[in-house]
Amino acid sequence: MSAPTAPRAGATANEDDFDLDRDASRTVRRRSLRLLGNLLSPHLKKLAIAGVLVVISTLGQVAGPALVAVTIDRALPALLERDDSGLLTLYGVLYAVAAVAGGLAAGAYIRQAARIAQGVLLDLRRRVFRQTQRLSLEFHETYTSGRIISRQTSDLEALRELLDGGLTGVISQMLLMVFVAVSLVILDWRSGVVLACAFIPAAILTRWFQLRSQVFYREQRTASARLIVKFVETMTGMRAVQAFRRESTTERDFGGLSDDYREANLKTFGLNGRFQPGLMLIGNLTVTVALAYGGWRVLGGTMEVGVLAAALLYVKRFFQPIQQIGMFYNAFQSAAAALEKVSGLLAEEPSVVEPKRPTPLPEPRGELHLDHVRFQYGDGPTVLPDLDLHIPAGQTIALVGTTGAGKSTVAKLVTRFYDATDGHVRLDGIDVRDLSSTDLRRAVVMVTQEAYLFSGSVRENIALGRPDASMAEIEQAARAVGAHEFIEQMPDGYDTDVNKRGGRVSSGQRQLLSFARAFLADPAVLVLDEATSSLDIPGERQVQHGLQTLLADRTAIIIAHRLSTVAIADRVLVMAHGQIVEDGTPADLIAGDGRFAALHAAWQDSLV
Ligand SMILES: Nc1ncnc2c1ncn2[C@@H]1O[C@H](COP(=O)(O)OP(=O)(O)OP(=O)(O)O)[C@@H](O)[C@H]1O
Repeated sequence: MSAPTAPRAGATANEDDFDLDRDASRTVRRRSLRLLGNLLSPHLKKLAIAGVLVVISTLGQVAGPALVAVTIDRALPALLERDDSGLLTLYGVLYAVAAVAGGLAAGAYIRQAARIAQGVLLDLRRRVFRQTQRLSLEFHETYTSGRIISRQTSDLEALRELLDGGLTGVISQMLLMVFVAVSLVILDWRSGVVLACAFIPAAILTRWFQLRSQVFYREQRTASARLIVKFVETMTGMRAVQAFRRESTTERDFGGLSDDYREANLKTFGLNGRFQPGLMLIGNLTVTVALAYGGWRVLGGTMEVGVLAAALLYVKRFFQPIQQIGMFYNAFQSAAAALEKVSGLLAEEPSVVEPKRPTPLPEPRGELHLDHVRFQYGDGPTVLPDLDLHIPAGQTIALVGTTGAGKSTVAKLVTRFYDATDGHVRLDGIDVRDLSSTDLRRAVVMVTQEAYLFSGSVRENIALGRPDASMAEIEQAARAVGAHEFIEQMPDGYDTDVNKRGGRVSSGQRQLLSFARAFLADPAVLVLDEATSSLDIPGERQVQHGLQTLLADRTAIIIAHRLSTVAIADRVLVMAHGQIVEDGTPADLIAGDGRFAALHAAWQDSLV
């Protein structure tokens, strides 16, 4: 099946751009914040408790220097001058109470915050998984599995790192900064002015860091996602890579992407290397100025020593969190960039929408009508210009034609992986857009080329066709399509794990298993994308036999690659450029002088 990727539209469209314009950046940020709000909303009560706890623990921390000030300026003179130790004892006890209460509250806050963080992560992980299953095939064909893996792994990991490690600390540190500044102003507003002056260059430096690192972190996330995409692509296509000796090329490509990732990481570290020392310098200079100015005022008798000591402690404390926040900023930026991507994925809407009021179809007969269907992928070229095709219930159709003629597209429309751009696809007279997905999936089953087997036993794999089927029904389905014999010969029969040694099946056997699965599902319409891979002749015969049993009494559309399959069809449709150019029974077409007759003649010649 040829499927070039069209440019993506929707919420993930600008995912690879790391330098977004102002509007796009704002939209993305709003979307992330909305998601965050949405994720936090079930935890409001826990958040409120965490808020109270963090305030108590911060109050405990800022009380320290203030108590030092009153101890030096009030309690010590009282002890030295009047031999009164009452105040000293009182402040000592208060200091101990503040320390213990602050410590206990901090511990409880960390546990509470961890509970919220884990809840949020669990919710997000589930949402991403549910969304990837909900989105239509159209999305998956362009978004690629590598990207999804990167959302579910490295992006969620970045969020986990932030929530687990940094965020709790950052919140309490920021609160500490506010409390420290307020306490300093109350204690001695002049020292507060010194701090305010220092805050200006610190804020400018932080803003500069913020703006630059936003771009760098987006770049880093994109580089990491590209690396994962390449890795997944190479691993899933390992057969092709080795068959075509592409190892050195893929290695070179992967090396290039790894190098981009390293560069992106280095850039963020370089930025940090300037931000951190810059802040440290501002902090130390401020302490120096506060000390010089305070010392001068103490000498002049306008400031008490205890107040100076406390003011210096506050100034120093004010800058400690900034440095920590700077460090956490890495994790924060990474997580923010990750959240942007995850929120983009979650904001995607499936292109195939479930009807609001579905028309019930309890007993489908399997009559199909493609009523003047026009179709194009996204805003690409028209693939089917005007297809009008009526298939009576119970008829087996073989679709043949050149590659890219639109055969698989017809299959995707009938199974409603895509919706027609114009016109209607009707099943038993009902537009497939009006059927619930449950009814449609029950009525129309697609057996794909790759005949995918899920991890688990043979029995479980067949039962996917109808999960409530009994063992006897599963066995009956396997017998019907001719799969029972080889299943019996497997080490544990129907309980053999398909991924374990001995459970490995050949491609023909794999097809028979997928036939059994479809037989068990017993749909009114079967769409079969026939494997192009040539099977050995006995294998092929077995598969043909299984296929015939499967097709009996139901409508079937087979995208046929083998002329032996075409022979068992009631009707053959030859497609070219999205149109049906020949339509008739196999015998009629062979007898004629059209494309199919020529194709058939060439095939017969090849057999001689
Ligand atoms: N997901 C897609 N996005 C954009 N274009 C697509 C997509 N899938 C198929 N096409 C295009 O639609 C046209 C019909 O493709 P389709 O897969 O239906 O052909 P086909 O007859 O099944 O070919 P084949 O026998 O090679 O599988 C082709 O030109 C193809 O490039």
